[in-house]
Amino acid sequence: MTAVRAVVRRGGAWLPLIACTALAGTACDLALPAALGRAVDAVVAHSGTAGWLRLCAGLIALSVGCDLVMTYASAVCVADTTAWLRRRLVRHLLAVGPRTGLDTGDLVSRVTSNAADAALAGPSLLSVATGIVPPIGSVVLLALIDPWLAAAFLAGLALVAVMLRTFTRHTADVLTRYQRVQGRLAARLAESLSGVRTIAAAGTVDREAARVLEPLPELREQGALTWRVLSRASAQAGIIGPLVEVAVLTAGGLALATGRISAGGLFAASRYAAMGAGLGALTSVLGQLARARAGNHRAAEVLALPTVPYGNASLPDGPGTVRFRQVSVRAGDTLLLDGVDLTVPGGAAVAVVGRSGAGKSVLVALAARLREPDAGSVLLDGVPLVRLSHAALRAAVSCAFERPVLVGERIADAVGLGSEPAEVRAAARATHAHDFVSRLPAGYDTPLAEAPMSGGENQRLGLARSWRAGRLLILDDATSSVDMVTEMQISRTLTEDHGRRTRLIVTHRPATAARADLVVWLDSGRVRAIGSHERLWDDPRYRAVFQ
Ligand SMILES: Nc1ncnc2c1ncn2[C@@H]1O[C@H](COP(=O)(O)OP(=O)(O)OP(=O)(O)O)[C@@H](O)[C@H]1O
Repeated sequence: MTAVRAVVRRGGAWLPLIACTALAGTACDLALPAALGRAVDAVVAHSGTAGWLRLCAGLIALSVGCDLVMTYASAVCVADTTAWLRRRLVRHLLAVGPRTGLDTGDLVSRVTSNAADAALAGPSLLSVATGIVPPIGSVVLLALIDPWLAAAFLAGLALVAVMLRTFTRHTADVLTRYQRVQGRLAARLAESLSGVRTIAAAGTVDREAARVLEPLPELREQGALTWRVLSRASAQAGIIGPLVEVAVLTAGGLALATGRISAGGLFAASRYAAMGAGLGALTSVLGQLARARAGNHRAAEVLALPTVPYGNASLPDGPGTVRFRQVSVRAGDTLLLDGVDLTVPGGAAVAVVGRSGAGKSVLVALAARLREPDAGSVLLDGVPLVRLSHAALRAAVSCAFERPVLVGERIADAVGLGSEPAEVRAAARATHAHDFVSRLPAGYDTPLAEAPMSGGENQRLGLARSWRAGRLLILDDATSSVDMVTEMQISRTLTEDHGRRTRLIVTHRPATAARADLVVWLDSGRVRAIGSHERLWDDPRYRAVFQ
């Protein structure tokens, strides 16, 4: 409900305008039958007809004007709120970090279609609130014409109210389920698209299509249920509406026969009865409100994900010493790292080796705060990483991965992340990416989408992107797809890093480990040994790591 309130508040200046125009339009609609009634009486009495007709025309024009302004204001309000909510969701998701626990496709559906639904909350709430005014006004005005007319109208209105209440309850449930199934479908599609090459190569397109579309029957069922609830409510409104009119007209006919009301009074009463009967039309607005509530609920689930908290400390001068103090990491009942106690000397090139699954990636992710330890702490130059400000951490530490995802429009954006062109080029030269980037049609300005790259070229750009690290450079198998000669060159650049930054290099290649100042050998989540590659090489179990 808090999320709905925030979304409604975001409606800002538009909501008062929508409310004012809706109320002004309703006032015109309520005044019109009375004016028309007077016009009818004037026609019967052959006097003053023109004045009443002019008033009726004026009321109609005003009502249409209000309607137009309200439609425009509602559209702008919804568009503005949708954009605001999407920005909030995207910012929050990026602040949550890599582990949201939600599927990518599901998140996309929450940020796109569910956010647009959620933004309907403000205008829909107002439409419901102002939609109640005509029947209330009708009762009052009918009572002024004749109390029996109001009594007949109220009896019908009670039925409409019961019908709307049932409708609202059912629609909210069905729409929430519908949006959930939609999210599941989107999640499967996103998953499939990320592995589209594998699917094509394995010839499992049909099986995969069936898997992605598996929730479709449930989606259809929920969609059909929505329409069933809506059509039942419309049918009920279609029956109750005329009943209300007939009841009011019967009471009005009797009042006219006994001379309690005039012909104009009866005409006005029939119009008010029609207005009250039109309350059934609120079903579509209530449906919209239910959609908005379901959308808000799904947006609120995203906004409730905890973000990574940062401190406000900056780093003192230092060589970039990394200290893992009794660090443990768990995944469920499994210990991925078990009490790791390790000091990585500042300015050193340290290779992290071990069999597949030993915990190398988990260890180096801790040094970049891409993961949090379940126990223990990680310090950079004596400062616990959790105490560092976001800016201080990201300026000091950068990572390159085995499968880097390049973001941005052009190659320069992907490498520089906003840095100056000269820095981009220097980073690309250092990581041996400059030559192949220069051969691209527009060099560093080549759009990423038009730059088909090999795995090794992609890795080199990822490496260039991480080159900005101020104090600690983390390479997680970041040159595994690069050819041997280039890898040797990169390895040399890394080990001779003139900036003397600390380098943590996860590797499976003995040549890279041999160049490092120090090797950390991980085995089943524990540090098995620390030393030079040369010394460790004497151990056949160490040599087996590279086989
Ligand atoms: N979020 C997670 N949930 C459950 N298990 C995880 C999670 N992250 C990693 N693991 C497990 O932790 C173990 C260590 O993973 P890690 O990626 O660090 O291995 P690695 O030594 O880098 O292996 P490789 O050389 O194959 O990349 C693996 O068994 C992996 O399955």
